[in-house]
This record gives sequence, C-alpha cells and structure tokens, in this order.
Amino acid sequence: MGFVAFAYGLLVYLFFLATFLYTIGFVEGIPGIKTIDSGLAGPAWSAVIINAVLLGIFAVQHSVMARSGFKRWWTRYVPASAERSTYVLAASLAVALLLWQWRPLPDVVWSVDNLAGRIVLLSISALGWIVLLISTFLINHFELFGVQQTFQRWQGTPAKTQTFKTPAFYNYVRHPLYLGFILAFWATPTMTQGHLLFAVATTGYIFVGIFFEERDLIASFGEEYRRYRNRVPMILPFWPKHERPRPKPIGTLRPRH
Ligand SMILES: C[S@@+](CC[C@H](N)C(=O)[O-])C[C@H]1O[C@@H](n2cnc3c(N)ncnc32)[C@H](O)[C@@H]1O
Repeated sequence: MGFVAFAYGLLVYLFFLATFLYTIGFVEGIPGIKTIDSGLAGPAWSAVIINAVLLGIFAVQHSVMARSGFKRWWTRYVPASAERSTYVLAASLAVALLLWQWRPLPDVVWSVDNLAGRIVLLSISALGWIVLLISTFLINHFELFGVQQTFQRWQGTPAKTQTFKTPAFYNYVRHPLYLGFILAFWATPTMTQGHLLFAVATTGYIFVGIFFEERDLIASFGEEYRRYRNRVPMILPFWPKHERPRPKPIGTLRPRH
C-alpha cells in the first residue's frame, strides 16, 4: 500500500508539472499551443460568463479544500498521507479545465510596441515565474505538492508537521510565491480584455487566499506568525508593514492622599 501511495503522489506531481508548464505557455502566449488569446472569438458576454465560471471553479476548489476544517473531515475518507496529493490533483484538474475551455476576448486594452518596453515587460513576467518556483523550494517544494508525504508513508517514517520558515524572499515579503504570480500575470506587452479578466480575477483571489492562509498560519504558529506579520510586508517589498495599534501604556498609579 505504501508503494501505491507513493506512485499516486508521483503521478499527481507529474500531472501538476504538466499543467503548470502549460499554464506558463498559456499566459505568455507561446505559439503553437492554446493560449489566453488564441481561438475564435464568440460573443463577449458568453466568453465572460464561461471564463468567470472556470475561474470560480478553481477558486472554490482551492478555498474549500485548503481549509483545516475540511481537511479534518475528508481525512476520515482519504488517507492522511495522500491528502495533499489529492488536493493537488483536484487543483490541477481545475486548471486543466480552465486551460482547455478558456474563451478569448481579443480586444486590446494596452499594447507596448517599443522593443525595449516589450523586453522589459516579458523579463518581469519571466522573473515572476522564477520567483514563484524558487519560493516553492524555499518552503518545501515536494511537501507543497504532496510527494514527500506519500514517500514518508512508503518508508514508514512518521509524517513531519508543517514548520514555519522565513528564508530569503520571505524576509522581504510574506507571500513571494503569490507576488510571482502577480508579476507573471500582469507584466505583458499586449494586454487583451481576456488577459485582463484573468489577471484581475486571479489577483483578487490571491488576496482572499492570503486572508484565509494567514488566519490558518496564526492558528498554527500563533505569536510567532503575528510578530512576522508586524515585521514583514505582505506582498510588496518596502511597503508599510501590517502594524497593529499598540495599546496605550497604562499610567502609573499614584497613591491617593
Ligand atoms: C501555495 S503556498 C504559498 C506560500 C506563501 N503564501 C507565498 O506566497 O509564498 C501555501 C502554503 O504555504 C504555507 N506557508 C505560507 N507561508 C509559510 C511560511 N512562512 N512558512 C511555512 N509555510 C508557509 C501555507 O500554510 C500553505 O500551506
């Protein structure tokens, strides 16, 4: 059973990797594959509705399955060691559906025609993908995508509990991986209406995700995470920090005469 669990974890990881690499091509508009702007444009209203439903499926899957209450409930049915892989499988299926069914909205919102400008924007976008990939390794890449848990099950080693880390980028922003997504999605030389819808919806969702993720991190790591939140900005380096007003010091009590 242990080996079957590991084989499952590995297959899910390969499926995730394929959808992730395809997503880069989809967003960057790599020729020869289905991209965010490719295909025949139909009526705009139907494209907006279909794309909104696809984005909504991803958001609901991600939000519900990531919550600790949901995890407690469904690990009664799914082995705990395969929980993360099953989450990654569901997320990758939601992304694959979006890539497959996405409808173009080709009207151009902005276009940078100057070569230097295009290179700068494409470089920022590439930097975003790199930052997000490095961030997964800074946290723990193979744990994030479930492979480590299934490997530990196979080896019979006890599952490690999540540890709180703040290496490298995490000293400058609390969510470098999400910052990477935002850079990759927004920095484009040709912003179409379809691309803009994608960027706005995913960015909005990232901020909702951050709210819930930080609530869970505070529940797990308490004061340690609160102190980190006071010290390090959320998503933009050098942005004013999340300072909570300090309670006013209580004046020293004087003896009554
Ligand atoms: C997709 S990752 C995104 C991490 C982070 N929000 C970011 O943008 O870099 C989400 C997982 O990372 C975990 N996580 C977030 N910050 C962490 C940290 N500083 N140390 C360890 N795990 C963290 C969350 O608990 C969650 O399971």
